[in-house]
Amino acid sequence: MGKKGQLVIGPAGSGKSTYCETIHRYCSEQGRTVHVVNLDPAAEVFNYPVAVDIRDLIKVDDAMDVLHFGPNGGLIYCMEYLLAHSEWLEDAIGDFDDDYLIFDCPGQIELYMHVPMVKALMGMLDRLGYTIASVYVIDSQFVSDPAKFMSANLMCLSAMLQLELPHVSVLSKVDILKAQHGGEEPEFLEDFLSPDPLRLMQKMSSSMDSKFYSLTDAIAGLLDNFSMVSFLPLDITDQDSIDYVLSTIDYAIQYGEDLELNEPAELEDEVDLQDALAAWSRP
Ligand SMILES: Nc1nc2c(ncn2[C@@H]2O[C@H](COP(=O)(O)OP(=O)(O)OP(=O)(O)O)[C@@H](O)[C@H]2O)c(=O)[nH]1
Ligand SMILES: [Mg+2]
Repeated sequence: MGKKGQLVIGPAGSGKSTYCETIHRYCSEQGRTVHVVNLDPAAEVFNYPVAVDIRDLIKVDDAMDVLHFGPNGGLIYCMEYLLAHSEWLEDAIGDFDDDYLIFDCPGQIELYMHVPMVKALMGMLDRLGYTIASVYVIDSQFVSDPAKFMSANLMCLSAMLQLELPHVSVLSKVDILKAQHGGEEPEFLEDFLSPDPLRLMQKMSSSMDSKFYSLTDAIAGLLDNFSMVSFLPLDITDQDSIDYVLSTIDYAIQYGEDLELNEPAELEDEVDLQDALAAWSRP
């Protein structure tokens, strides 16, 4: 079936580790084996069994105490160190019989936007035969505000272009959003799942300074022209929601093609998105 994986990225506190825990638990319940790899050298608490832990190689405290880095510099140093000792990671992940790995990453988004380490690590996994999807987790609290949502889109797009992996964006904490709206998914959420940036612009126009409006309008036009970003909502209390997110990612990396898994419904946009990204990344 081949080696597969998910690289779980996104801003600090967006729900990456909770996502890994949720997918691990869901897969266990289905009798399916996945292994979670912790790539956060500053992580302290885990609610999933950690199969491989970067902290066995290096901890952020080591870099801070010994080399006097601050927390962010320490993190970058740890990732560089991991890359320089990639044979450690290769050995650590080499023992699994079932090769579906989920990489829980740190929340410093510069790691996926302009610092090349994570991309280089993905290159190493590619050479080992892994097909990896990037899963960009973003807090659904962002979606109540079109301006914040637009900026989240740009962060997401930047990570997509930098990593050049099959990509799925997940809106996390939808259970909280529902609790805030009487137990139902709020209607406005629909506007953000397959966003029409130009329509969102209309919503923003009344509240926005005219100076920034034209810039944001131009960005909305860009996002609209390329239809690059769409989001999957994740309610971790809802099995169907977890299943939909997982099967979409499985489809993106062709996991289970030998098992004849069904194409998830409404996946056309994601497939187009992969084609568009592949076309863009060709020299
Ligand atoms: N109710 C609810 N809480 C969530 C969900 N996802 C994350 N949280 C909470 O949000 C906080 C941050 O979640 P984490 O999973 O640690 O976020 P993270 O992205 O791994 O954070 P960093 O690794 O520090 O960047 C925790 O208190 C979680 O319990 C969710 O889907 N539902
Ligand atoms: Mg985390």
